Amino acid sequence: MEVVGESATPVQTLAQSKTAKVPPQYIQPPQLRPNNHRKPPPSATTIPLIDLSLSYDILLPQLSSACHQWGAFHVVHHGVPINLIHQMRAVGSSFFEDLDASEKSQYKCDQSSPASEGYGSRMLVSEKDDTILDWRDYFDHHTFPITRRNPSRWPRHPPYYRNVVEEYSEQMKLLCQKLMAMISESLGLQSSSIEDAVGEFYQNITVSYYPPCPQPELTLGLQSHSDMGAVTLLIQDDVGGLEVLKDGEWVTVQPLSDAIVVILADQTEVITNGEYKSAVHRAITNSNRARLSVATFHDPAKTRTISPALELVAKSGPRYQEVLYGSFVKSWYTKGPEGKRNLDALLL
Ligand SMILES: O=C(O)CCC(=O)C(=O)O
Ligand SMILES: [Fe+2]
Repeated sequence: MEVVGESATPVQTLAQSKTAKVPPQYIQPPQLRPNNHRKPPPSATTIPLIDLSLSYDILLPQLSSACHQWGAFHVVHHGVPINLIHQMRAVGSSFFEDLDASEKSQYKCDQSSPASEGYGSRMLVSEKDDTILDWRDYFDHHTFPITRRNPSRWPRHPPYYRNVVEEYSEQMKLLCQKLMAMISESLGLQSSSIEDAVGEFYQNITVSYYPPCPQPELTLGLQSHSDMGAVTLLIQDDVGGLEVLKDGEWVTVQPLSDAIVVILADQTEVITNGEYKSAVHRAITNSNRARLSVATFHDPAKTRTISPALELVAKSGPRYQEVLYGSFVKSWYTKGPEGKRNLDALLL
């Protein structure tokens, strides 16, 4: 989830204080708490896995069904160097685990400006004080367009941190372009359709760090939401905690070390006129091990108007109002995600 700069005590500091109880502002209302005692689903249900090296006649139907039924899937043979994935996780974890609190605080994001770059803990800016906080710290990097990129604001440690993030950013952009072309073709659209509709990519890379939580049954690492932009590409470590909502049930996204999780976001649902769905997802916490994920968001410019593709509207009529992306973002941050409420407001 892209982030808004508001200061709060880093969750890592709370976790290190070895408190047995989480502070009240992290306690979810009963209906939103994860049910840690549930049985695993009968068949080992998980998100689909798609091999991008398959020929299109096999690949595109698989992709179409994953986008239609889930909005989230793993990809393998994605072309991103595996070593780079490992390095990205390693530098992210090194920032959180090797620097002390005062070193990390040098990178604090600007509390007064939405979606600011840097280190923080609090995602939503709310006028009210009753926002329930996520059990998560993060570092947000602005990476595209290149004019937003200023590596001097990124961690200096380890020494190759900035190079890894720059290389990772390029590779994520390439993969996103490849996926948008395949997703367009799987709907019978021109391969450039989705990318043309999104326009120049605004790319942010958010490293999320979820420290061990003394009361995981009461908290969420990250509240239920769909991502607001077009396509999110996510890697995680081997701890596990990402869940996707499918037919009213939370399904665990099993960590797969070399795979990348593709999460369709709200603007893709609008552009595809609802043929493909954005995935509602959340992160749960655990009491044993810190967890790390790296989400790379690809969004339209705030000045961009997003509307359903005309070819799809011709088939079934428009299902969503067009939306100025900047207004969508504003509403997301002020009202909060609460699942897909902002997208639902556009439904015709
Ligand atoms: O940590 C995760 O697995 C989920 C992160 C996420 O959904 C986000 O940053 O939007
Ligand atoms: Fe997300």
